[in-house]
Amino acid sequence: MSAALLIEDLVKKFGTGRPAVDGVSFDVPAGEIVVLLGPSGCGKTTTLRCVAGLEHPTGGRISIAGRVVSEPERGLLVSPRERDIGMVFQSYAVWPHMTVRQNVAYPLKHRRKANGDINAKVRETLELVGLGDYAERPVTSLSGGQMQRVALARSLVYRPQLLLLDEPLSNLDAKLRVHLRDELRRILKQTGMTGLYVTHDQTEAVVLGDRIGVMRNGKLLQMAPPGEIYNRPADAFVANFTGASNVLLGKVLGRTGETATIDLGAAGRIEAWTPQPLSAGDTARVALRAENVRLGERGDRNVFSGRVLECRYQGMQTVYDLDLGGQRLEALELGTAARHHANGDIALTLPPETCWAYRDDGHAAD
Ligand SMILES: Nc1ncnc2c1ncn2[C@@H]1O[C@H](COP(=O)(O)OP(=O)(O)OP(=O)(O)O)[C@@H](O)[C@H]1O
Repeated sequence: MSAALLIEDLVKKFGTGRPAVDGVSFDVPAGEIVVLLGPSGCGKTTTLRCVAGLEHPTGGRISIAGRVVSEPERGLLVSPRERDIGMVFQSYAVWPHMTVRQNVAYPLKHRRKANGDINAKVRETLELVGLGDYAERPVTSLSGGQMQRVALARSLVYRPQLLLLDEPLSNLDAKLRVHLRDELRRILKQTGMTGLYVTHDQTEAVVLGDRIGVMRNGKLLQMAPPGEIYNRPADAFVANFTGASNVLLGKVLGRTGETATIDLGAAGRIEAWTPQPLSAGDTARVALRAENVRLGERGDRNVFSGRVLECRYQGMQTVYDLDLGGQRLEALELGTAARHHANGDIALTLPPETCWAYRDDGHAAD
């Protein structure tokens, strides 16, 4: 079966500078949710707008359900309304003069569906998004979260081939955002909808995405299931952007398969997983998460001796600043008691599978 969405070597230039989207390729199989994640300006919204037909790509090819909708090299560009897509944006984009039911019924009326069919589909979709009891309310009497549910229902009601969502939760307050985020995954999975979702929020990406594509400077750095992005980041930027804030600098001594041995200077040697072809003599950055530092533990490998410089008790967790042979390391321990104290020497283990080595390209963690 063909992918619901196929993007091949997509390029979008706005002016003469670096392209906003720079050779991006990926697919979204039917029923899957792919999240594009990255910092502001990385090109994720432009990618989504090219899929929607709201931007005209400069190069590459986009196909929806096996049909090419954009291929500038052949002068081919299908208009947004002919792409069979649904869209949900940051702004609620509901029709203020209509009731909830009228808003959700509109796309079906526009498609000239029979009245009985419309009523049944609207009822079913309002139930799905949790607004079954709100059908006759004026849409403007609803809260922001409810209005976004209306916008979602309006996009789902005609079962498009593909649903595009651009930061749909970012205008909601924190509590509602978390609630609707969890709901959204349930709703999309229940309908079997294929989705492309854009966000800069890592947790949102992890909760919603079957796969996450991390973007930077117009390029797709890694496309993988959330567990792989979090445990096997393809490069130092992905590691840092998804929360591996510790970076230790060293020189590569050697590499066996995917394990590199790195000299950290005064701290000693570390073994780390690497996805890159590092070789002896390369300068490397070793990235690791604060929560993967095993304080007070002596494991089989990567055992170090450090010094606690500062201890910040935060109630549910404690953050420790450590000195490791002249390099800084942050450690995080969950629990309501701080188990270690400042100015003490401490043994610690950095499990090799949680230490990731990358070539030092000078700007990996910016
Ligand atoms: N209409 C436009 N004209 C000129 N440049 C644009 C236009 N739209 C986007 N850009 C530029 O393209 C690049 C990518 O922007 P894009 O909005 O896709 O990024 P983003 O990752 O979605 O960021 P954000 O989360 O801030 O929307 C940025 O440098 C942006 O300034």
